Amino acid sequence: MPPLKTVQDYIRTIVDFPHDGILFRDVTTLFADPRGFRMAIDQMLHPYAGQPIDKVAGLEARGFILGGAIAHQLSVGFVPIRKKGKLPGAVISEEYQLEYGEAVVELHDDAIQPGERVLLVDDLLATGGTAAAGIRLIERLGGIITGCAFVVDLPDLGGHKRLTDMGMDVHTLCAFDGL
Ligand SMILES: O=P(O)(O)OC[C@H]1O[C@H](OP(=O)(O)OP(=O)(O)O)[C@H](O)[C@@H]1O
Ligand SMILES: Nc1ncnc2[nH]cnc12
Repeated sequence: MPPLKTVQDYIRTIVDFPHDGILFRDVTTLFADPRGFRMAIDQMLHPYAGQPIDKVAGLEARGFILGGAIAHQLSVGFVPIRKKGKLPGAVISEEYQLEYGEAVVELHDDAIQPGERVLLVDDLLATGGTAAAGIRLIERLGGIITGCAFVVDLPDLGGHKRLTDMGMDVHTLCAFDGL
């Protein structure tokens, strides 16, 4: 019998996307496989079993796919953290650094009530800039972050340490060396 596949085995690597020298860790192949997708959702939830969570917040774009499934599993609501200009209602905004320049993420200003316990979800943790901006948004609304859950960790880019140093409980399912 072939050995059981791990979450990492379902992730495809695309060389030189979107720039030369980048090994793009493509989770669409994980999402497309029923066993892989369920394994990822179950493993992301495992550390939080029995912990009270009021809402799941997902980071655009692949955090919506994971976060929606996780919120459904927990029977709680889902709130999207989106790139600037995409949310229709009143928003709060946070800037973060990209490789070149800056970007902005936004959250509806009534998406989280003070004291709500929030699980932050995304597909991949690299520098941690996107997640840190998401954390600031949630905390500005008075949300309490129970944890930050990702499928992929790129530890060489420093995001895991950055979020841990902010006092976050960080869980990732697999790690790849390099950029
Ligand atoms: O830890 P960081 O260095 O902030 O990088 C991680 C972020 O980068 C990717 O999204 P991307 O910004 O490519 O946007 P997309 O999901 O809209 O394609 C990934 O899905 C994370 O959201
Ligand atoms: N290597 C990588 N693969 C996929 N998404 C990323 N976001 C930042 N670095 C990435």
